[in-house]
Amino acid sequence: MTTSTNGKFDRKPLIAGNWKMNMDHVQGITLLQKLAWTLKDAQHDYNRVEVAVFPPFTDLRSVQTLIRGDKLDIEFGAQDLSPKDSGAYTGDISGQFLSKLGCRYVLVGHSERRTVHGETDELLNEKLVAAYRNSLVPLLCVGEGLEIRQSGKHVQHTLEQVRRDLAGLDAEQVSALVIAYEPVWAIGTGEVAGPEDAQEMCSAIRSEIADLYDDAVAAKTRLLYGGSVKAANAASILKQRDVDGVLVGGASLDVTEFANIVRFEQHLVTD
Ligand SMILES: O=C[C@H](O)COP(=O)(O)O
Repeated sequence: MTTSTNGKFDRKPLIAGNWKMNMDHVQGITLLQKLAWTLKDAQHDYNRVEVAVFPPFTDLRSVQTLIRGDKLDIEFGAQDLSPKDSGAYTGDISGQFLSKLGCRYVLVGHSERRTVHGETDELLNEKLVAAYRNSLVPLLCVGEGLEIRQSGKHVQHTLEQVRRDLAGLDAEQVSALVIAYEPVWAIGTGEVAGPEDAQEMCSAIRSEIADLYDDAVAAKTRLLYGGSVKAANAASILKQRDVDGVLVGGASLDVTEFANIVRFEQHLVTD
């Protein structure tokens, strides 16, 4: 496996597809079957690049059955979890249940949860603790809105989110963590941050983790970029030194697009 001076490929690249509130369980398993066939045809090497999907809650059992039954080498996770494990929390989903269902990952703090549901950094910190308590790997989303970007305070804002969200987590937990930098102005808009913007922020997040913990932890934490990623712009983003993969929304619903993004990453790792 290729290694770079900053150990980029010592961190296993992750290509993650967030289906958001799309695909019922029947559509979901069809999409997943097609994805598995397409990646198999492309001789995708799962040892080098990890692929994960984040279906709606109602799809998770079907997705688990398909992945286990067909022994697909695709990970899956949920789009959110409750900070509590059980009790009178109508409508919430326990990390315990997600873990029992075989989820490896869980998204925490997606900007659509932060803005539409008013989720605060304090709540997200509790959700991260709940994820670790239940042996789930959290994929924490951070990033700034358009006004903050225009004011030039995007680095400061995003690092503040990182500090608040990670409060009290230990080095082992943060080493296992995945963080996606997702500028809100680039989500679902067709506006994509330039590769240099993705690198600037991922590098700043890695330095912040080194300051909060140490260089060894920072070298292990995987950092992704998300926001209007497609096959056409993925390669230039994935090439960046501190970018260890992408969190894909809309394009993850298109098997050809998503599989091509996976291929770009595999090509970078194997060349
Ligand atoms: O979770 C994924 C991000 O919100 C990006 O979504 P998008 O690729 O549709 O812009």
